[in-house]
Amino acid sequence: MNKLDTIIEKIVPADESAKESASARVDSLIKPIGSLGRLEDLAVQLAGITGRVNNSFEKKCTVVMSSDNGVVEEGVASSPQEITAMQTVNMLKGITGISVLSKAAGSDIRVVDIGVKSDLDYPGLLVRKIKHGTDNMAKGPAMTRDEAIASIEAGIEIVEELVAEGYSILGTGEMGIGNTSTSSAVAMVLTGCGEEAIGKGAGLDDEAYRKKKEVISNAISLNRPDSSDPIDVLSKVGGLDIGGLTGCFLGAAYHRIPVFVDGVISAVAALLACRLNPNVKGYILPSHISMEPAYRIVMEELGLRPFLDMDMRLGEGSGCPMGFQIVDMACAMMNNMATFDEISLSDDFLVDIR
Ligand SMILES: O=C(O)c1ccc[n+]([C@@H]2O[C@H](COP(=O)([O-])O)[C@@H](O)[C@H]2O)c1
Ligand SMILES: Cc1cc2nc[nH]c2cc1C
Repeated sequence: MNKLDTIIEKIVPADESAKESASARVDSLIKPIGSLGRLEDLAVQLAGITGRVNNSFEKKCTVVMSSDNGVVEEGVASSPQEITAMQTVNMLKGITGISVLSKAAGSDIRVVDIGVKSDLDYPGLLVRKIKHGTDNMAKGPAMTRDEAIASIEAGIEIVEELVAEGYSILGTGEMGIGNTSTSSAVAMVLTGCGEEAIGKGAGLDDEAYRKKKEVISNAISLNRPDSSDPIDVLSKVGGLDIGGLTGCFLGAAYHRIPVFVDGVISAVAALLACRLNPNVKGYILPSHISMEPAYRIVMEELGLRPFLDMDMRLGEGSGCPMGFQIVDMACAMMNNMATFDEISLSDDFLVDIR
């Protein structure tokens, strides 16, 4: 059995008994029942993930998967392809959106070249290149099945390394000009939705937007991905970044650590991981709403409601540091609030206020 199948087979569901104990503790804290809203649900979910009622996540990291997409030849993206390589290096220089937001939140990033077209070498860059960008899905499959599996396994291995370094919560980000086209294509095949999933990505004029829809629909017709086989879908109309992030979701679930979705690309990867093993779902946390239309479709399919509505559509993992801070709040509630039993009030008074 290959590494991927072994990991997929070993992912267990979140721990229901830890969730029940956490729920009982949340209800025993000095506050009206339910009054901390989704922070309460989050604390319960975290307990299900780790198997412990009380949690704290000291070392936090967003994994950024960078890769190029052959389909940009068709004019589906407004930015030049070279931006992928440029931003990959800029992330390590600490000057991009994800770099500064991570620093502000006290979290780290790992930047992975999983398939940038040019060869990059920069201190801190993790080079796990499967190939120099995917092939153009408008002309044939984006990659082979073996390459798709290798990209997922690379993501799993990155998570293994981060867990060994002591990271206990992860975020998922990416950089790849053209990856809203691949993400929309994968979302359309997996959910059965139509061109309403396709948006303007980083920005397109109306004519280019019309062309983008045509290119994506034609790529699906040409490659005929099998919607019941997530790896077939990834290999035919996906990207190496999406594959790497799928591996991050699988790896996090396998190691029983929480993992945040950022925007549309990581949401699609989360859906692929859940299709490979539905137990992954319990380990996934949403961060913010992406403005890209496929995002809503995929998150509805996953049954996930984002915490934040910030009109963001940068990608890079930029929602994850914000999500980490919400997790810190949920842990503070669970670990530091007093319970009704710990304070000295008469039972009659408790009945009145609860
Ligand atoms: O995260 C999102 O939902 C998101 C939405 C639109 C664009 N992006 C980012 O923009 C790039 C893809 O846009 P495009 O138009 O080149 O397909 C890629 O580098 C993503 O990180 C990201
Ligand atoms: C500058 C720039 C930064 C990005 N970060 C993620 N996608 C991006 C696309 C562009 C164009």
